Formats: sequence, C-alpha cells, structure tokens
Amino acid sequence: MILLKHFRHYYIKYGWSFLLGILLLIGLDYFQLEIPRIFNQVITGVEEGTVTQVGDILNLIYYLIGIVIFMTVGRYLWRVLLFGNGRKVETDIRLHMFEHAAKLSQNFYSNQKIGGLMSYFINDLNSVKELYGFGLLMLVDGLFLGAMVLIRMFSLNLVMTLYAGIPILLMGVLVYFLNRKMQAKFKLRQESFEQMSDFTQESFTGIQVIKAYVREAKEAITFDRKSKKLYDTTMTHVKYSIVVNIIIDVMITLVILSVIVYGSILIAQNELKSGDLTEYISYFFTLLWPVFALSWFMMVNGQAQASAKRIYGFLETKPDVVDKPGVLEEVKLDGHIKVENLNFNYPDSDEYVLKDMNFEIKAGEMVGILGKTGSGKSTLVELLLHVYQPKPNMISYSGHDMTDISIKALRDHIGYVPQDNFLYSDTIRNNIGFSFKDQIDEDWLHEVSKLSDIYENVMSFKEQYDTILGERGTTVSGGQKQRISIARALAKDPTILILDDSVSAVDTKTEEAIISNLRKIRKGRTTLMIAHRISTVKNLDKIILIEEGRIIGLGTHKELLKTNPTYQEMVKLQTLEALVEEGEQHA
Ligand SMILES: Nc1ncnc2c1ncn2[C@@H]1O[C@H](COP(=O)(O)OP(=O)(O)OP(=O)(O)O)[C@@H](O)[C@H]1O
Repeated sequence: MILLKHFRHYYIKYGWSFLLGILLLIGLDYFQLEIPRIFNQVITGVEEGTVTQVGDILNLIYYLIGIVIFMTVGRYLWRVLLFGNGRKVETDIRLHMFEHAAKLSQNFYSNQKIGGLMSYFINDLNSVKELYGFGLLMLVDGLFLGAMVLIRMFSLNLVMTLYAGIPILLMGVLVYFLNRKMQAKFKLRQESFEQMSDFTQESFTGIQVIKAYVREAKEAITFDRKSKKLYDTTMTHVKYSIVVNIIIDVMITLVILSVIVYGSILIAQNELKSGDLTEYISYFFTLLWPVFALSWFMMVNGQAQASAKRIYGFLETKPDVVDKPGVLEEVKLDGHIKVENLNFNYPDSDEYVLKDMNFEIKAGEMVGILGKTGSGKSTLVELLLHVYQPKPNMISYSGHDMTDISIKALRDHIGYVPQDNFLYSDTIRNNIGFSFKDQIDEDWLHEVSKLSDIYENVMSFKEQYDTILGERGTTVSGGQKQRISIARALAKDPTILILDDSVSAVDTKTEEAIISNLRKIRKGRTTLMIAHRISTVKNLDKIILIEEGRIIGLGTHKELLKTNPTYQEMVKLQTLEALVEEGEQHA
C-alpha cells in the first residue's frame, strides 16, 4: 500500500529515522491519552474528598509537566523526522527523475509535451511526498492512536462507546466519499487555474503579436471568460467544502450531545463518575482525528498511487539512443567522416527522410550542406551527433563505425551550434563557457567572442560578460544570439564543428567576417556548415547539395556551378533576390 513499488528503497535508505519518527509518534499518542486520565483522577479525588490541597496531587502535576515537556520536544522531533524524511525522499526521487530525463533521447522530447513532463516533477512528486510525510503520520495516528483511544473508551464504558463509536466510524466513511467528491471539484478548479495561467503566460510572451494584430480587446474577452470559469469552479469548491464542514460539525455535535445526555443519565444512576465522563469526552474528541486521518490517508494514498504510476511510467521509459556494450570510451578522432548508404526514417514514421546518402569529409575540410527547407539537413547532423540511432556501418569517424564509439566520447569531439540557438537565462560568460567545468579562461573568452564577431556587442552592454540573457535580463537580437552560440561552440575548440544554419540572421558582411575567422582558426579541423544561402558556402572546400533527403550534388562552388542545374538555379535566384534587396535599400 504505502510502500510504493519503485520507491521502496527510499524507505530503507531513511529506514532508521522513519522508524524513530514513528516510535516517537506512538509514544506521544500514548502520553497524550494520559492527560484526560490525570484530569479524571483530580476530579474524582476532589469529589470523593481524597484531594483537598495541591500537595495531594503534586505527583500528578509533576507527571503532567513531564508529559508536556516530552510532547513539546517529541512533536518537534517527529515532525523533523517524518516530514523531513518525506522531503528527503522527494529530493532523491526528483534527482533520479532529472537524471533519467537527461538520458532520454530526442525522440522522447519530440513526442512529450513539456507541460506534461513538468507535472510529473511538480504535481505527481508532490502527491508522493504527501504520502511519505503526512500520509505516514495519518496512517500511524489513525491505527495506533485510534486503537489506543478506543481501548480506553471501551474500558470506561462499553455501551456508550458503541453508541458514540459507530456513528463516528460511519462519519469516517462518509468523510472519505465526501473528500473524493471534493477532490474532483478541486481538480476542476485547478484545471481552470492552469488554463488561465497558461493563457496569461502565452499572452505576455506573445504581446508583440497581440499588439501588431490589434487583438488586445479580444484577448481581454478571452481572459475574462477564463477568469470567470476560475471564479465559478472556485465557488463550487468553496460552497461544497462549506457544506461538508457543516455536515461534519453538526454530526459531531449531535454525537457529543448524545454522549453527554447518556453519560449524565449514567451519573444520575450512579453507574458513572463525573470524572469518568470528562475523561470519556476528552477521548471522544481525540478519536475524531484518527478516524478522519484514516479516511484522508486513503485519499492521499489513492492520489499518490496514481501519481506514482505516472512517475513509474516515465522512469520506465527506456532511452532509445544508447551505447551498445563494449563501445570505445576513449577514442582519438581526427575529423574524418564517412557516410555510406545512409537511409533514415524517424522512429514514429515509415517515410525515409534521408535516402541512400554517400559522401566523405576529409579531416580538416570545411564543408557546406546546402538544401531547401525540409530537405533533411538538420536530420543529417543530428545523426552525425548520434542524437538518433543510425544502423551500423552507415556513418564512421576516423575509420571507427559510429555505433562502436561511446556517445560521450563522440560528442566530446564535436562542437554544435543548433538551429534554435538556445541560450540559458544566465550571464553571457556562463553561456559561452557552457562546456567548461569551471569558469572559462578570460583571454579565451575574449578570443572566441572576437572570432564570432560578438565582442563589440558584449562590450557595449553595461554589465559586459556579466549581462544576464533571456527572461531575467537583456534580450539579444537573433543575430547576436547566433553569434553567442557560435562563440559557445568555438570555446570548446572541437575537432569537428557543426553549425546548423547559424549565420542566417546576420548580415552578409558579418557572415563573411565570421567565415573568414573560422577559416583561420579551424585550419586542420573539420567544420560543417548547414545553410540556405549560397553566400555562406560558396568559399568552402566542398558543398553537399541535398534535395528531399538525397544528395543531388557534391563538389566545390565552381564545380557545381558548372555541372549542377539545381545549384545553377539556386545561384540565379539568390543573385536576383540580392539585387532586388539592394535596389530596395537604395530606393
Ligand atoms: N522528429 C521528427 N519526426 C518526424 N519527422 C521529422 C522530425 N524532425 C523532422 N522531421 C521531418 O524530416 C524532414 C527533414 O527535416 P529537417 O529538419 O532535417 O530539414 P532541414 O533541411 O533541416 O530544414 P530547415 O532548413 O527548414 O531546417 C522534414 O520533412 C521534417 O518534417
């Protein structure tokens, strides 16, 4: 039940302190029940005349003080032990989940919504934590305190306990069902809240588009609708919980009244002492918590089991790109790449995206990969990076089949500038020095920034390299983002550098400067540049022209210009475009 299958070992890891917390809790439960007994002894003593002065109950007072001290210290300790362990388990599971998430392949992220993934880490993990901390408390109190208090109530008066106990137990069952219903209402409220916050977040992110399309009023109407829905679902939940609380209060009051009436009759008939009734009523109030705790526990447990199932599902997802046994962990690559009969379809599609590709890149060559959008350029470099799993003997590096090299060893040799140029919301220094364990060397930082033509821009920022990028800081332009990403890849000084459409957002002059810098510093090391523009690739050692997943041309700019009709067409079209652009600028 509470020992969730995959997380059992966490209980074992923190077993001793969980056990200590539980024992303390049971001890506290026991001593808590001593207080009504002490009151009974005092009241009965006064009634029977055996207690006439403080001295007569001095031992009881000391006992009471002892109990209060024990309870104060004990309460602190069990909270630290049980709730603290709940948090520790949560932290451990979260780390395990994060490490697992980092191992999962690109394909998983292509098919999984990030919002859904986040909810494993936030909502589901929270439900599991609740079970480990609060759930454990409710279970222990429900069973032990419930049993101890019932035994005491039965020993005081059997019949009265049956009268009071049965409705209370029924109430526990009722609370369980009411809580389940309330949970459903709460879920609706939560969903409305999530919808509203998603909408708000998207509106703020896309505020430029909203303004450009003059959609402010329409957005406000949609927001109002979502906000009203949140209000309605919140009110339904609040009203429902008020009704539930009133029902419970009324039922408790009725049972208490019956106990008092029945107890008074027994006192009148000399079958019960008034001290016993006082003790009994105290026990009755104490019994409410374990009964409710058990029904809440069942709910918390149900939620945690469902959440744990989702987390297991995630943890059981196997990464589909992994090293095969016995791969080379240490390998020296010189930048030579050979692609033979490469065919590739994405895991969830039967259609081949790359078809029968064959080419060779010598160590130290600068190669352009050119093609229209959707022709398969990014897919090719993702395969070269082993982000997807190619079949054996299709790609080799320095004579080693790619699948024989460990993914880590291969990627250690490659510097990659992805198409989306993702940058962290961190300082420019940390973004450029991302591949370094410690801080990047200051001279090297300046050097790679100059080579990628971002140095002047960084110097113009007030905080220079300490400028924070992204949501928390400065927004940089698309071209600046690209150049910071290039600097990040250059900083690694890799054997193979792959730039996926990385100079598309900079002007031709900057592009020329970056390429000429690359030529200088990448001498002897392989560089692959994906591009749409002829200007990016025309001075490179070799151009691979791709169309619909096939290589339709391979050679230098001059060679392709002579022999390849598609290339000739592209050059013509792009020259024309450049002329029109120039004309517009003049005009
Ligand atoms: N994860 C994926 N699952 C299935 N198909 C995909 C996936 N990623 C890309 N594709 C498809 O593969 C084809 C090649 O895409 P790819 O991104 O490699 O093209 P590209 O030449 O890099 O285009 P662009 O220049 O626009 O970036 C496209 O038809 C695309 O829809």
